[in-house]
Amino acid sequence: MNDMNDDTTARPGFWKRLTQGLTRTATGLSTGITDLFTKRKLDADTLEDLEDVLIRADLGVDTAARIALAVGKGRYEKTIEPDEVRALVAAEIEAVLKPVAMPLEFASDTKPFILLMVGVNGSGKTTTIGKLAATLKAQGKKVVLAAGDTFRAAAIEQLKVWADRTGATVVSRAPGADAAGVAFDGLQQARVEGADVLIIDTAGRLQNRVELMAELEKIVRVIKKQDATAPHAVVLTLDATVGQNALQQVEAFKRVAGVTGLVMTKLDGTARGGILVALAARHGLPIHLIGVGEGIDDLQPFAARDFARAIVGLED
Ligand SMILES: Nc1nc2c(ncn2[C@@H]2O[C@H](COP(=O)(O)OP(=O)(O)OP(=O)(O)O)[C@@H](O)[C@H]2O)c(=O)[nH]1
Repeated sequence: MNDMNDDTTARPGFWKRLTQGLTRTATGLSTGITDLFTKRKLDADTLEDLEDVLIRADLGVDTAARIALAVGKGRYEKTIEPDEVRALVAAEIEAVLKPVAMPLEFASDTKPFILLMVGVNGSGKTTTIGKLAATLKAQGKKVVLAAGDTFRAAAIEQLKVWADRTGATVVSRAPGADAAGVAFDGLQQARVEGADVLIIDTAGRLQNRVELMAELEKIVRVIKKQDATAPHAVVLTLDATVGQNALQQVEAFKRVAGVTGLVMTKLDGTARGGILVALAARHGLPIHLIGVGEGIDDLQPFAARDFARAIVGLED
């Protein structure tokens, strides 16, 4: 098995990118905790306020309540340092995230390993494909990219750029062509080349949900006809700035494409990065990577403890 634990996890670069990216969420949580617990006793009111601070960061009502309860346990009527609260909150968040922090694994005995990439336009699908292709290439793997977002010429072009950069083969048809046909071509090409991994890009037009979902279903159907075990992974990219809407996107894509894991991008663009915690608590789907900035190096492997500490403004 190969995974995505490449050297982007090398500290301190990794930690710096993570904390910088999460600044907006961390500031909200950290300041909120400081304001609440500086020279104040812990009681029902402070805990309720803590719950509100967590909800404002989008951790979700249930998780917020559970964390507040854990912080309060055995500490009523005592003064407690803000840093201690931060550590307690981080530990609770880590416990939620730990089971879902999983690198994307490409089983080497499955050849080609077929990865279907889904997600709405602009959510970071292409960036994720580029990152995965580059990482696989660095591991000496042969990769084929199928330009299944046939709706936009720019998407096909973007994929070609990534193919050039990473030495992957790209399979495409003219804009407007049948996406399932491109997926089929991609699989044929991957077989001819003896490629290790086939990554299929797909369209993400939520404006036309019915059509989009039908297109995804068709891709899955066509691929399955060729390889009953495929797709071997279905990764959904989510833009963190859409907030609670991310939860609905997961529902929709899970139903149609059988999502097996998530990538959450643009955590740097929101003060509500707790949405990732809410998502983990609700769906329990593996989270493979997170995006904390514009650059390809800002798309990082997801590490539960690091995220949990960074999001409340704690040090490494
Ligand atoms: N700030 C920030 N920008 C990001 C992040 N991830 C991706 N982006 C940017 O978001 C935009 C969309 O990313 P793409 O990878 O092109 O997304 P896509 O889902 O393929 O989008 P379409 O090509 O429009 O379908 C690009 O400008 C990326 O640079 C992130 O974590 N933070």
